[in-house]
Amino acid sequence: MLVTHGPIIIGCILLAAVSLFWKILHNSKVPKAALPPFVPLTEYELQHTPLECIARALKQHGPVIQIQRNGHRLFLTSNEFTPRILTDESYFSFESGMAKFFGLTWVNDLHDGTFFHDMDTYARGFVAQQVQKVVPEIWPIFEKGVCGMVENSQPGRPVELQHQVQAIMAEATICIFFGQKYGNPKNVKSVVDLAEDIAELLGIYQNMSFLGRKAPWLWKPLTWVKIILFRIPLHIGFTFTRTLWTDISEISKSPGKKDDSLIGYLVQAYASPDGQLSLRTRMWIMVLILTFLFASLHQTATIMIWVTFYLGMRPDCQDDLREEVSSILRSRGMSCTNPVVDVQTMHDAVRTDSFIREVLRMKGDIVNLVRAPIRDIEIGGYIIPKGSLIFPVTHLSYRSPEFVTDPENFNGERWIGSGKTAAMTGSGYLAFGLGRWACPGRILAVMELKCWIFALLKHSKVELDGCKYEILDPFNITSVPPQGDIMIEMCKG
Ligand code: HEM
Repeated sequence: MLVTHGPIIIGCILLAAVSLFWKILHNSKVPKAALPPFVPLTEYELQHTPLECIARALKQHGPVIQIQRNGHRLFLTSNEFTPRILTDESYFSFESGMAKFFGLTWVNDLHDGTFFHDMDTYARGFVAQQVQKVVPEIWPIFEKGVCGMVENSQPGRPVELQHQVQAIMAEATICIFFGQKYGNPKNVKSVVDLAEDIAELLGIYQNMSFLGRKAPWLWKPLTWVKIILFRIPLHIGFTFTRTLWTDISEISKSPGKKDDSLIGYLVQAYASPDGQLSLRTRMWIMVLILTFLFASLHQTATIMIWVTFYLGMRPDCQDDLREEVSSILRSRGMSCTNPVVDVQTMHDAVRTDSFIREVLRMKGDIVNLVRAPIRDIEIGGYIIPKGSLIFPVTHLSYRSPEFVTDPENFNGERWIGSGKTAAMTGSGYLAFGLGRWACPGRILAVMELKCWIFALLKHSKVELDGCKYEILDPFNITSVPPQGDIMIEMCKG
């Protein structure tokens, strides 16, 4: 039996050995891509030394890692992948990333899923319509706001910067979006409160809440109930809502009449040729208006505070920027007391522009952009599953010698004559994002920042006490302003 079947048995054993060997050889040549390593960074590490921990983890474990934060599994990637992740729309979705991160996946069930598309199209179109003409309208608001702040400041005592900046930005935003008729203190307060409510709703302050960090599953429903049912209705107020609603109706009734407010712009975009707007469309317009108010006000006000802190640490830069505005005005035959500040003034202020770009580059973002793969994708030898949240570690790009020399050094003049303005995005400058979804409001935002700097330096000298400030949320440097004591002294002459 053994004799007759012996060769067959030996043949089978040989065959099995060869196939096993083949399998091992094959697997070692083409490793099956796995999920990136999970690095268990603690809450303390992420709050106090996030950059060091993340940079070390990327160095130790490879160019893609997973971490856990506030109930989210996040995929962090090294800078070699950043441009692709931000711009390759065939693999990475801005809309899914934003919706998932902010807990807004349900918005895709509204209005045939056009939320992000509409927001982008109309923000882009409206800003393009406004940029040429808006500066002379908002400049007096900035100047009046700064004068009030300077007059109320007391020697040796810090000013309450955040609220004043929010109020100035709210008034400017109201003026741009709705026109002068909406600009009263009650509406300004409503808009400031509303922007704060939406920021809280979107989790921008979640890391600062004990419950938000320890029990995000509980924090979220509680916050949504509190804000949607109580705070937003209370803050937006009956009068403001009714005026908006009435204006939407009035404007739609006279389709031929020129109205260059945001309401007019959206009504024109959505109304049928005879001016009809369904109830659903009116409500959609309200949703977009509230989103624009938040996107415009909250971000820009936060960056105004960053810019003020950087000015407060650099008296020499203040002198240079003050001199720049004076020389622009002199060259146009204007006095500094009552100047006409317009889009050309903004354009000529290249030193101020460079300063803003450098603050935006240096303020310390670690991660400020998110995308989600639309299918499983391999990056750096690892698989990132469809729908995950990918955060390119943008800090590594901002500070890469590939894009700037001496990248760790703040140099407010480095962009003068470089052809790169504060609103111009690039692989090493990601403050406004990159690619198709880069911020559509960035030109307007930079103009507002310039108005703020001009007004601030025209009327005051700024100092950041002890050149010390605290970052409240290192993961959200773009949206949560730093804290420190800003002293203001009236400028003489
Ligand atoms: C300094 C102030 C601002 C900063 C730092 C900022 C930053 C950003 C960033 C980083 C993004 C995401 C881009 C991406 O993922 O690639 C974004 C998107 C967006 N921003 Fe801004 N932004 C600012 C001001 C504004 C203003 C003034 C408006 C409105 C007029 C605005 C409207 C939007 C909108 C609608 C989006 C969604 C993306 C899109 O529609 O394409 N932002 N912004």
